[in-house]
Amino acid sequence: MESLSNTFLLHSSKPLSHTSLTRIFGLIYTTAISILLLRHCRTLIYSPSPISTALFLADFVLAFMWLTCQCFHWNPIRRQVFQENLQQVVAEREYPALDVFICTADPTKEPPIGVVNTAMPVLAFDYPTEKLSVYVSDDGGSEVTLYAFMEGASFAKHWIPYCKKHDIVDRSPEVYFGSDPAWFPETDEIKAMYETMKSRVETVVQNGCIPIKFEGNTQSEFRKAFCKYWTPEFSPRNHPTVIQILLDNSVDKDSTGGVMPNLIYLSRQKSNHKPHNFKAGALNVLLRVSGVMTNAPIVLLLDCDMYSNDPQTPLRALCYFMDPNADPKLGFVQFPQMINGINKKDIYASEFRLETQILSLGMDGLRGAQFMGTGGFFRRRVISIRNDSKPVRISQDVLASAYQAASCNYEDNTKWGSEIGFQYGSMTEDIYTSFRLHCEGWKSILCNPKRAAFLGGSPSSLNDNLTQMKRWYMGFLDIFFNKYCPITYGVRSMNPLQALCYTHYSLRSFWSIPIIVYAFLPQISLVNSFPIFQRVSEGGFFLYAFLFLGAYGKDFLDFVVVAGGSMQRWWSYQRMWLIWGLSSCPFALLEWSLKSVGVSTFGFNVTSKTIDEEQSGRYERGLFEFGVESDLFYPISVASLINLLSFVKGVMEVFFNGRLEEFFVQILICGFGMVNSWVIYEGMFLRRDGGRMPLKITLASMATVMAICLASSLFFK
Ligand SMILES: O=c1ccn([C@@H]2O[C@H](COP(=O)(O)OP(=O)(O)O[C@H]3O[C@H](CO)[C@@H](O)[C@H](O)[C@H]3O)[C@@H](O)[C@H]2O)c(=O)[nH]1
Ligand SMILES: [Mn+2]
Repeated sequence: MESLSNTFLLHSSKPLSHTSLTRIFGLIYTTAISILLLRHCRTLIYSPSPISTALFLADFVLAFMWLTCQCFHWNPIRRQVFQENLQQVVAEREYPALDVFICTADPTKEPPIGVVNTAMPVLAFDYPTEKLSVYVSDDGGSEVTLYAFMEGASFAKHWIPYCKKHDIVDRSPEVYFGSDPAWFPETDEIKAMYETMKSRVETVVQNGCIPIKFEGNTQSEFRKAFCKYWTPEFSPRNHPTVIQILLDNSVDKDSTGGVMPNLIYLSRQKSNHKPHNFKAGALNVLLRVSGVMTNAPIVLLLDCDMYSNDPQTPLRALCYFMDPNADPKLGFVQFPQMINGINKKDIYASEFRLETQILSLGMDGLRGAQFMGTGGFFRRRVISIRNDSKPVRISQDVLASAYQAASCNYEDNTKWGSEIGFQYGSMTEDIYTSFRLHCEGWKSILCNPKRAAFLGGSPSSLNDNLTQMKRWYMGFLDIFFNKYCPITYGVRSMNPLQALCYTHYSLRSFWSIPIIVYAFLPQISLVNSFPIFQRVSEGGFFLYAFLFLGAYGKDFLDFVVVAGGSMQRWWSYQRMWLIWGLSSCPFALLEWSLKSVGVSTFGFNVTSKTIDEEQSGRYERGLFEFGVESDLFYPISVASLINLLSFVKGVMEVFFNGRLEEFFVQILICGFGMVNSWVIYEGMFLRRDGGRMPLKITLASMATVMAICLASSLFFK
């Protein structure tokens, strides 16, 4: 075995070439930060004031976040995988079985036909079909989703052999037919089948009622399922478990007589009186149900919008799992979460280029990349307690245990959600779970092939984006303020650098402190003609300039040169960083604190995967989508106005009083704020379309700015 794997390389890895340069820069930058902090301390001792305290606090948080971020840059590695060699090392009949989980939660925000389009390419993976099972978890308890999958199951019988025969790469039918597909004799027929299925599903979605007859009607027990489960008492939050085996590999054959993979619809039991733990809860039910039904040793997790973009992906994962020299501690293989349908400027910084293309490479060089919620292949025994990877066949007995495993009382008095399965207690169950796995000594691998393995959507309105980020930041706080805190427990349990990477993520909402300070303090002082920074001629100015340009410049180089992003997108990303810092971060801190003292409850607000035509037109043109009266817009519009006002005041000070040297830094900061606020001014004053800033928010922000000016004038007197 060993010699075989030496001749046939399955994977390789090498450090990024510029790492030593990064380390040298890190050292210089750290020295500069230390000098700055020392100066701050001196000021605090000799001439303390609320302003110097605020500036110290801001710079301290920035310094802390910067230092923890360096851990990602310590030892980044890039891997390569050679799945073409896999067959030489492992015979196909020895491939492990694979269970795929697809989570959906809301048929209105996550259109069922989209979920079917996520399932199709998975069913059509280049993988032995008799070893493949796909489970669809429907937390929305929607009969429409079940109906869509019944239709999808019949379509798959034609789609799978078609894709495999012609070696199609785009195996999501929507993507395939939406592009300019290669034409084969049966293409038209398959396309017509798809169109028919799609329109039937969409009609059912529109009318909300299931037709009497549908494709695959021969199995009339499917019909019975709707009457049996969806009684008048059935509601998404309170209903019994639904399990439907839509395709069974021991019975179902495709249109050419080949074996079909298993396809199982599952909607776990929900009760008004029981917390269901959102996605983590769904995943744990999936682990148990699949454990009794098929029990594959490898499981793949997907969000309902993350379709497979490459049918060879499971083989790539196997290159790591099946390598005869594989690390026995390897827990999971993560494919980065890649986003499609982003506009040219990526106005909401949805591509997460820094996180997926740089930061995760850094963790990969330590103990392993974090789990990203989707696109992760796990060893079942690492995450679940079933370690006998004995394959199971679907039977009536098995079904009975599956129902039991999906019941909402099953986890009572068990360790599910704490020591077994996906972790409860944080809305970012993905990072939390991988943090705990890394603490236990498991490792992970980032597999980042050139062609994205999976592609999914992201919010395309500002409010959705800010809401999503708020949910993440709150989830991160849950990871930090916990007895398994990354900086105390984590540092002791794993490579300390890796634990500091988790610390960095979990404390990201604290970015709000420096960002709010720098968006308001120099401005308010300037409005009151009060200089707070050093003059240009003093040494402190150069220190500030170096720290600012150094951090921004390094970030720019990372984004554009190392990660290959565009300059425009880097600009959008730094702008969104400021916007998140002013909006999602403080709201997350606030709501998280309220939640901790039991004042408010906050659920998993599922991101909408639909968008109306007008809105999508605006998104394509790169316009910010305000439109709704969201509290999340309020701080950014107040900040943009105060920067404008103080900039005007600063220019007046320079022209009428000649105080350029004193106010230079403050005016520069206001100017920078204004350039970043341009999209907000447009939204408030220049645009007339439906996506402009609601008048109410503009007026309220103006009033707030006036109030701030009045109140501060008392302070500066
Ligand atoms: O109660 C719930 C809530 C959500 N979901 C599913 O979870 C997935 C992710 O939800 P989405 O609304 O798309 O959230 P995002 O913020 O886009 O998701 C990111 O962030 C989540 C953690 O906040 C991770 O779980 C995801 O994998 C990651 O893509 C979707 O398939 C949902 O259907 C459930 O199954 N049950
Ligand atoms: Mn999503």
